[in-house]
Amino acid sequence: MSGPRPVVLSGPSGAGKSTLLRRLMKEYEGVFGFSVSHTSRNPRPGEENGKGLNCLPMLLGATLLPVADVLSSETSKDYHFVTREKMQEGIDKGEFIENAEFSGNMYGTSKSSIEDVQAQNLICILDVDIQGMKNIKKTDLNPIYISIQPPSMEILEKRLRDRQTETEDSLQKRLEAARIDMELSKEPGVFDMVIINDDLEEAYAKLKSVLIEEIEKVQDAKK
Ligand SMILES: Nc1ncnc2c1ncn2[C@@H]1O[C@H](COP(=O)(O)OP(=O)(O)OP(=O)(O)O)[C@@H](O)[C@H]1O
Ligand SMILES: Nc1nc2c(ncn2[C@@H]2O[C@H](COP(=O)(O)O)[C@@H](O)[C@H]2O)c(=O)[nH]1
Repeated sequence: MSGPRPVVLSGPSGAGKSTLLRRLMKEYEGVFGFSVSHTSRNPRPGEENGKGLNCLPMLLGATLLPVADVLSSETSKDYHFVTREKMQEGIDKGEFIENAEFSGNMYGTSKSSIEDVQAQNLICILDVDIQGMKNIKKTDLNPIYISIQPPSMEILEKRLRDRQTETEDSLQKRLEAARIDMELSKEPGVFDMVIINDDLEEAYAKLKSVLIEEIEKVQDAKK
């Protein structure tokens, strides 16, 4: 896999990954490409099935979305929404670089979703849970690993509740996963940077600071 160094953004559900990503992609249009994941979860209102340049042959159709269309609304994200069966079929065929079970649903990153972004010399952004992050470490992708963490469990729960996207069951599963994630993120060397997303402006400034070298490389290459 070639192109600028990808970025893995991980951290508990509700920590603010998508919020920060939206800002980044808006400020640096034409620099980043989002790796559109596959999931078996149901679409939230406003979420549409990913549409793009290439198709993952046996799945529902993939992959790269124009930056402006990605993460366009506050609570919606773009995925390829597939059945568990279709997703398993793709996994069995080796079409995924990583996959995980999270909060009762399957999630995964197809190889083609990354390749599509890299073919355009964009910085490929992957938004994955902690299991995905661990599995990506076993590959040759060589991304920058960033963890977005909430200031506390209490604040995380409030953010997830206020977002109004989860059932009580799903919310509890996400909080359980968050406890594990928050513990692991404290281990030295797991991430290149851990950002506590308390004040959004400060968190965004830190995110930019860790990525600015790669951003400038892409911008220079475009000149
Ligand atoms: N610094 C912040 N201060 C207050 N609220 C925030 C902050 N960052 C994000 N939020 C809010 O918290 C909620 C969760 O954020 P977001 O959806 O970006 O999390 P996420 O990490 O992408 O979650 P998921 O992994 O489930 O997609 C959103 O409603 C968002 O507006
Ligand atoms: N391992 C993977 N995790 C993924 C992928 N795409 C998203 N995610 C993570 O799932 C949770 C929940 O997302 P939501 O959209 O249902 O709120 C979140 O923490 C994401 O980081 C993936 O391809 N692989």
